[in-house]
Amino acid sequence: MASPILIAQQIFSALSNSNSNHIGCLNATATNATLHSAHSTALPISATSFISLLVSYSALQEWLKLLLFGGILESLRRLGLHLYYKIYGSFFITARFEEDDSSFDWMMLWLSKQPSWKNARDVEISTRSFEEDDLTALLNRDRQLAYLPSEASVHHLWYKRHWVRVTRIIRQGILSSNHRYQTAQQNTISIYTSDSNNSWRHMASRPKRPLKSIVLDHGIKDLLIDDARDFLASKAWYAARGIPFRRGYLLYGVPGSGKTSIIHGLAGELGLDVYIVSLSRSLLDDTALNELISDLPEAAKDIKDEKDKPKALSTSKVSLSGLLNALDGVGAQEGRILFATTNKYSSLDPALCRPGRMDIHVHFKLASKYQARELYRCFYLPEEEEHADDDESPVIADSGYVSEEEKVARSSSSDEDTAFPIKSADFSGYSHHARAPKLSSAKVATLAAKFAGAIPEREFSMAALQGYLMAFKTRPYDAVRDAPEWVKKERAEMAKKMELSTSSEAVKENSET
Ligand SMILES: Nc1ncnc2c1ncn2[C@@H]1O[C@H](COP(=O)(O)OP(=O)(O)OP(=O)(O)O)[C@@H](O)[C@H]1O
Repeated sequence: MASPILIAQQIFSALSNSNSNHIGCLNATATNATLHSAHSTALPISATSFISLLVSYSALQEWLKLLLFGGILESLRRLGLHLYYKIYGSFFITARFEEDDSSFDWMMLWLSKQPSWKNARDVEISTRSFEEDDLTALLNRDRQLAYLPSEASVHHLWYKRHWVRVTRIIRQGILSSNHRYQTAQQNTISIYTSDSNNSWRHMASRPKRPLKSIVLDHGIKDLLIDDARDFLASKAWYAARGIPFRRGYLLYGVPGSGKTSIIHGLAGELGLDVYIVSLSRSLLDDTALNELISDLPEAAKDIKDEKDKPKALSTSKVSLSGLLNALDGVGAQEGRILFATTNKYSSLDPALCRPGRMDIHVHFKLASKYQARELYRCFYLPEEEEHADDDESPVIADSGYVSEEEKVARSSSSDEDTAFPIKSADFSGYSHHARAPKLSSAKVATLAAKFAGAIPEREFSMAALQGYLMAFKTRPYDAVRDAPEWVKKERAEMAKKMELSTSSEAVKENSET
């Protein structure tokens, strides 16, 4: 039987024959004798003959044997490893503790208390005792040094006749991902909600909303931001006077007027996170609410936004006293900013709204003309004003942007039936920015004033105005031109809705009597 080495020899000799043939050719000019001898001894071997050698029956057999032999060796190696880990696993237990979990602190505490640990040669010294009465120890000045496993090294110790092997690993990529995380954090706010187990869960990270994109009546934004800033900087002031370090804001008013938006805007501006509790959640009761509130992260670092809808109290299991207790009871957190939002201010219990619980009440109304004007400016003001072309672009009948609604409407309705004018030109393939006319800020201001002129005072919500302008993302002129028509249509729809609701109420009353 030919061994694998033999096969190698065959191949090698075939290769060397081929080489000598090649060399013979190159040396042809040297001597005829050499040339002759090269021709007579070397077998002319081409790539085809080399391949046929490889696949020749006997060679193929040898290849198969080689494969089989290699396969058996690899299987034995894997089996050996598998057995090793199985035996190892039956003698040892491996437990991993992640640094951001509290079990890591418990483990550190336990390790720091092991007598054998003090003999270790490579340890990290810490003044952190990982104990709950950390603060008491600090105040009593009897803190002891803790000896902790140093990073990236292996430690062994005996515990109750058990051998313990401790490895502290910094996972590759954690540092860089930490860095990336921090950079991302600068531009986003984290939003947490309470889950079905009544603990906080990270729901989303949202880009910070610029405060200038939220248009409120004069002074409201400044009042909120100044007050919140002042509060966060006044911890010592509160402590000196024994006043609980908490601040509550009650935002009330019509839906779609910017209550939620301003909370997110403020969180971004102040670099705080948002924690949302919905009181209408069926699993939420007084105890759970209390736990959630006291589980909020450290004071003055985070914002706690309880998007509290007191109107939902009647259906939720949270009682008024439970809510009051969570807000300012013994377990209530210090250093928090609380925002409560509601659409029904009048139905709130006065106890909930009193200063100390809700310190500042802000009424969010339907859009004023001023708000309509500013919203229009937000939509169309050039991002980089310095690049804006002062010569206004020619008025174009259609910017080319076709919204989804428009596409649907285009296929199903005539122009008169639709809320927004539909143009037939096909502008597909153009980006919105490319199609938007570049307007100077002066031009935008003029158009904004015209737009505000067409919008009646305190009749539509800001959300409704935003919805209207969204359909004209790149058509500022059309937005102004069609605004009166839109107002008429909206009024007609509102009247229809009112009629429907009054007639259904009448039917209800009749059936009751
Ligand atoms: N004052 C405003 N300035 C800019 N945009 C606004 C304003 N008010 C509402 N919007 C827009 O309308 C939408 C809804 O707003 P938001 O959720 O803040 O309203 P809300 O008052 O919290 O409503 P609800 O009471 O129904 O929760 C958002 O997309 C937001 O951008």
